[in-house]
Amino acid sequence: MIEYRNVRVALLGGGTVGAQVARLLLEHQEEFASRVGASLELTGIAVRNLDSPRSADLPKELFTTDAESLILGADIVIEVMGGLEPARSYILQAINSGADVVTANKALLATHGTELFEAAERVGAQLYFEAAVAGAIPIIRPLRESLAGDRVKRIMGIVNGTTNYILDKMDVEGSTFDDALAVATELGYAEADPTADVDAFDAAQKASILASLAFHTTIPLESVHREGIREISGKTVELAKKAGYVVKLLAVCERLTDPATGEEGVSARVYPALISREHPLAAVHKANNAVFVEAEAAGSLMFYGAGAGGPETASAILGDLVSAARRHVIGGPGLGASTHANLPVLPISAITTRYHVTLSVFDRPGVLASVAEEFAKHGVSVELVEQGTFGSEAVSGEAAPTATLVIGTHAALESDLAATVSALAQLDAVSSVVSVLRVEGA
Ligand SMILES: NC(=O)c1ccc[n+]([C@@H]2O[C@H](COP(=O)([O-])OP(=O)(O)OC[C@H]3O[C@@H](n4cnc5c(N)ncnc54)[C@H](O)[C@@H]3O)[C@@H](O)[C@H]2O)c1
Ligand SMILES: N[C@@H](CCO)C(=O)O
Ligand code: NA
Repeated sequence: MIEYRNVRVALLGGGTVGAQVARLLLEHQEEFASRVGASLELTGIAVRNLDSPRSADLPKELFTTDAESLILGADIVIEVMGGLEPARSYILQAINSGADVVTANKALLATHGTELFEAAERVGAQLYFEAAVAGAIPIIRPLRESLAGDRVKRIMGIVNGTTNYILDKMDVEGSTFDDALAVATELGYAEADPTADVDAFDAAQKASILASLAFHTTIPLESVHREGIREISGKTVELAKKAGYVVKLLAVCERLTDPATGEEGVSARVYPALISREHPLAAVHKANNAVFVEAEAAGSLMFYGAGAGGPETASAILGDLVSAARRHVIGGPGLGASTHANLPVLPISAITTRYHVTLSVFDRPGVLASVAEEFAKHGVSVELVEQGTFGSEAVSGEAAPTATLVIGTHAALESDLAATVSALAQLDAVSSVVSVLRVEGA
C-alpha cells in the first residue's frame, strides 16, 4: 500500500452540487489518491443548516456551520454555496491564507472576478472555475489551456439549460412559453423565481466569463448586452421553423472592428436569435448546453453536454480539484491569468449580423414598395421577403385586412437596422412591428 501525504480539502456548501462533490470524493478516495499522488482529505462541509436533507448519505460529523475555521486549515477550498456574500469574503480569506480555490459561482466571478483574480495573483494562489460555465462541459480549461496558442474569433454558446428547455419545447411540441416554463419549473430546471434564467442574467454572467477568457481581456458584466426570452411567442417560433430556423438563447462573444474608429474591439451579448436548423447548435435539445468556438487556426469546435445538475456539475468541480491538488503536490505556477489585452467592449449598435424583421402590414397596393424603400434608405440590403398569414385589424372601427411580412436581410450594421425598424414603425402601411430577430451562425 502506498502511503500518501494529505491534501486538506474544505467544502463550502452541501446543497445540490456540494453533496455530490462530497459523495464522489469519499467514494473514489483511492482513485483520487493515485491520480494526484496524495490523499485528498475532506476536512469538513460548511452549511447554513446542519439538519437540511441532502441528496447523498454523508457522515454527519463532516458538517459544520463554522466556515471560517474550516477555511483556515485547508490547502484547497471548494466554494459551492452560491451568492455574492459571504462567498466573496470566504474566497478572499482562503486565498490570503495560501489555499487554492475551486468555485462554481458564475454570479460571483462575473461581478467580483477582477478582485478575486488580482488577490490570487498577488499571493500566487490559483482560482479554478470549470463548473461556473456550462456545468459538466469542459470549456474553461480548453479556453485557458488548449486554445491558449490560438486566436479565438467568436464563441456562440447555449449556456442556460432552463431557457433551452423552454425554447426546445416550444419548437418541438408547439408548447406556449407559459406552459413550457411551468414544466421547466416542475422538473426543477427553473427556479421558483425564473428571472435569472428567463431574463438571461445567468447567461450574461457566463458570457462575461467566456468572453474575458477567450479574448484575454476583462469584460465587465455591465457591458454584456442582455435580452431574455419572455417576448418569444409560439407564433415567432412557428414562423422561424417554416423559414428553416430555430430560436435559441445565444451568448455571442466576438472580436469585431469598431465601425466608428476602425479599431479592434470585442462584443459580448445574450439574446434569443435565429439559427439555421443545419447548424450544430440547432441540435442541442432539452436542458443541454453547447459552446461553439471559432478559432483562427483550429477552425470550428463544439463542446456539448449537461450544463447543470448535481453529479454533472460535481464532475467539473472534481476535475479542478485534481488539478489544484496536483499543483499542491508537484508545485509549479498553475494556470496563468491572461486578462491584459485591454480591448474595448463595443456597444450592441456596433455589431453586424443578419436580421429577420416580421411586420404586420395592411394588405393594399404599394405596401411592399414602401417597406423595401425604408430598408434601402438606411443602407440595409434585403435578402428575402415572405408574405405569411392573413388576418384583419380594426382601423377607425372598420376591419382592415392585414398580412404578415417577413423580411430577411443580408449582414447589416445593428445601428442601421435599428433606424430602419424605427422608420418602418412610422409607416401608414405598417400595422405593427411583430418581431425583430438576429440571425446567427451563417
Ligand atoms: N445546481 C446546479 O446544477 C449548478 C450548476 C452550475 C453551477 N452551479 C453553482 O453552484 C453553486 C451551488 O449551487 P447549488 O445548486 O448546489 O446550491 P444549493 O442552494 O443547493 O446549495 C447551497 C449550499 O450552500 C450552503 N450555504 C449557503 N449559504 C451559506 C452560508 N452563508 N454559510 C454556510 N453555508 C452556506 C447551503 O446550506 C447549501 O448547503 C452556485 O454558485 C451555483 O450557481 C450550480
Ligand atoms: N439555471 C442554470 C443552472 C446552471 O448554471 C441553467 O438553467 O442552466
Ligand atoms: Na464547464
